[in-house]
Formats: sequence, structure tokens, C-alpha cells
Amino acid sequence: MENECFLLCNTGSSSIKLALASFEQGVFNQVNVELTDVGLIEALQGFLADLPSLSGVLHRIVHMGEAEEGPLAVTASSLQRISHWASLAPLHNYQALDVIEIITRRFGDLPQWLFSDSGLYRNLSALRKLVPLPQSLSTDWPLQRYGFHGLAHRNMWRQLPSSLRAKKVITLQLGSGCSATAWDKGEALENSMGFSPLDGLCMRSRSGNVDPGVLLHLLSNAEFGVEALNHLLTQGAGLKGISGLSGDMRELLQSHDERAQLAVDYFCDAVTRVIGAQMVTMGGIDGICFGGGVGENQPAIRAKILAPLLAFGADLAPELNGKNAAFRQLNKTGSCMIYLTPVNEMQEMFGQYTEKFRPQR
Ligand SMILES: Nc1ncnc2c1ncn2[C@@H]1O[C@H](COP(=O)(O)OP(=O)(O)O)[C@@H](O)[C@H]1O
Ligand SMILES: CC(=O)OP(=O)(O)O
Ligand SMILES: [Mg+2]
Repeated sequence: MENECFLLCNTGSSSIKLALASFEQGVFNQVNVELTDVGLIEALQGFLADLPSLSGVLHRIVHMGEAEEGPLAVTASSLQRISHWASLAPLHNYQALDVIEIITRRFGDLPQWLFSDSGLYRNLSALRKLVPLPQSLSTDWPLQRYGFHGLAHRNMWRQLPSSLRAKKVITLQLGSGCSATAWDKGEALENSMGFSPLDGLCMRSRSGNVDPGVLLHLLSNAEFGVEALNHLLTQGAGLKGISGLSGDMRELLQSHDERAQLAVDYFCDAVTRVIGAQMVTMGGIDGICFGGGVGENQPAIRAKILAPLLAFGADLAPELNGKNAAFRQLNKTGSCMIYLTPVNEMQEMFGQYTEKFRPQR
């Protein structure tokens, strides 16, 4: 039926995004609720209070190991899969399970569909999957790199002109969680997150890369157990940990505190370095895309990240790099195209759903 309506749910680490969608209108009525102001359940129940009749519910799930991108039906076994990976994505999978449970209680056996954020990377090369440890150490949670933000990265890449999609591109999702994906001819070659969404770039409250020696040192203190370390790396590190002030880039940019400025510098440097590493392993770069709450809204951060990359053809045009967060090209010259690609994971989910299930007319 053409006038079906779907509910879309995206539980991020700092926000829940909810929307409706139909085949005629696409995604509409999207609300983004920052979970600092309101709790997850309150936000969801507020949205559920006044809904048209639904034909299905679509969920973004951050860690599903090497499951396909989606849509995957919600069944006992797919729910078990979300639980299985939850300890590696504690800011995401548990909340998504809560959302699915609330919806199941409210709507009974209304079809629900999952879209895996790690699915984009299920076919990485053996080299890119490698974690340099004996593989026999863990069988239930294979010690390898996965990668996340697949929906966001695919959505950014999709917005590019087809000539650029056929080349070497890096997409940057800089939000609460942050990651970079290297694309060559439409294939995702790697993501800066690895075994878990803690890896790679410095984030709002997640550490990104840390010398494992630091972690061993912290654990050698008898009063500092695994739980405390997990809390530190997921909720007390990154921008928040460095600044001691806040993980929110808006607050750091307004602050004159030295630690806040250092946190911003560290964040930008980490992104520049990852672009550098991905560019070199791809053997060049033709385009860079900025997305996510920080990437879309902060021209100064984009400029700081790209400044060292001028020598590699990334020539950001200051007059195009303004506050307006709409899709556009940000360079006029230079061999590396620069784009602002506002991320819409909801559109990506609904697009994938539509491709598979829209009745043929
Ligand atoms: N105008 C802005 N300037 C800088 N940072 C912002 C702005 N708006 C949002 N953010 C940051 O982006 C994050 C939200 O980005 P988003 O991509 O929606 O992230 P997520 O999906 O990870 O919650 C917030 O946590 C906030 O720190
Ligand atoms: C994977 C991840 O970190 O997601 P988010 O940025 O939505 O928290
Ligand atoms: Mg997100």
C-alpha cells in the first residue's frame, strides 16, 4: 500500500533521533532529542503519544558484528545478536534494545527492521580487519576491526557527484561519536573505529586511540577495575576528559580556558592525522566530506582540520566555508574536492528499506 507510514528510530550516544516516513513523502517530522536534557524513554514516549497508524518500525543498530547492512527483521535471533555485541557498544546497543522493547510492548507484532551500522564494513580485506593479537584469544567476539557509522558514511558518500563517487574519497562523521571512512570507487576500505566504537578519533566523551600501556597502567591500580576503565573511556575521555569542562564542541569553542583550547586542537589534529593515514594507504585523495553535528556546523573546525592538507590539494575556500549547514562544495581550486554533506541516517535507512520493499507500481 502506497500510503503506509513508518517510524524511524536512531539511538546515538548523546541523542535519540525519531522520525516518520512514507513512500510518498520520504522522511518527515524528524526530531532530535539531546539526551542531556531529556531521558530516552521520556523522549520516545513523547513522540509515540501522537502517531498515525504504522506499518513498520526501522532502527539503527550500532554493533551487529558482520551482519548485513539491512533491513534485518527483528526476531529472537536478531535481538540476541544485538545483546551479544552490546558490551562492545554500551552507549548504543542497550538503548536500542530498550527502544525495541518499548515499541514491541506498545505495538505488539508490528514488523520492526534493523539497519546495522557495522554492516558496511563486513567485507573489509583481511589486512584491514586485522588486530595484531593471536586470533585464538576470543572466539565469540572475534578480535578484528569492524567499523561503525556505516549509515552516516554511506549517506554522505551517496550525496556526492557520480564522478567523485568513482574515485578516492574520505567521509568524516564528526558528531558525538566520530569516525572517518576511506572509499575507493564506491567500496568502503576502512573505518577509523575498529573492534568497538571507542577506537580512532577523539570524540565527545570517548577516548579514541590510547596507548595500551596507559590502560595497563590504570588497571594495575587495584582500585581501578574494568568497570571504572570502561566508564572512563566511554564517558569521561575525549573532549570532555581533556578539557575537564565539557564534551560539547560549542562550549569548548566559547571557552577561553587553556584546556578547552587544547581539547579542540587535539580533536582537529586527530582528524587530520587519520585523513593523512587513509589518504596514503589509498594512494591519493580526490574528495573529503564533512558531516555530523560538529562537522556540519563549525567552519573553524573544518578549516583547522584541513589547514595542514593544503599541500595535498585540499584548498578550502573561506567564503564557501560559512555557517550555513546545507549541502555544498567548499573548495574552488585544488585537486581534492571538499564537500559539506549533512548526514541523515534516517534517509539512509528508509532508502534501503524502500529499495527492498516498496511495492512495484
Ligand atoms: N552547532 C554545533 N557546533 C558544534 N558542535 C555541535 C553543534 N551542534 C551539535 N554539536 C555536537 O554534535 C553532537 C551531535 O552530533 P550528531 O552527529 O547528531 O551526533 P550523534 O549522532 O553522535 O549524537 C553533539 O553531541 C554536540 O557535541
Ligand atoms: C557509532 C557511534 O559512535 O554513533 P554516534 O555518533 O551516533 O554515537
Ligand atoms: Mg549519530
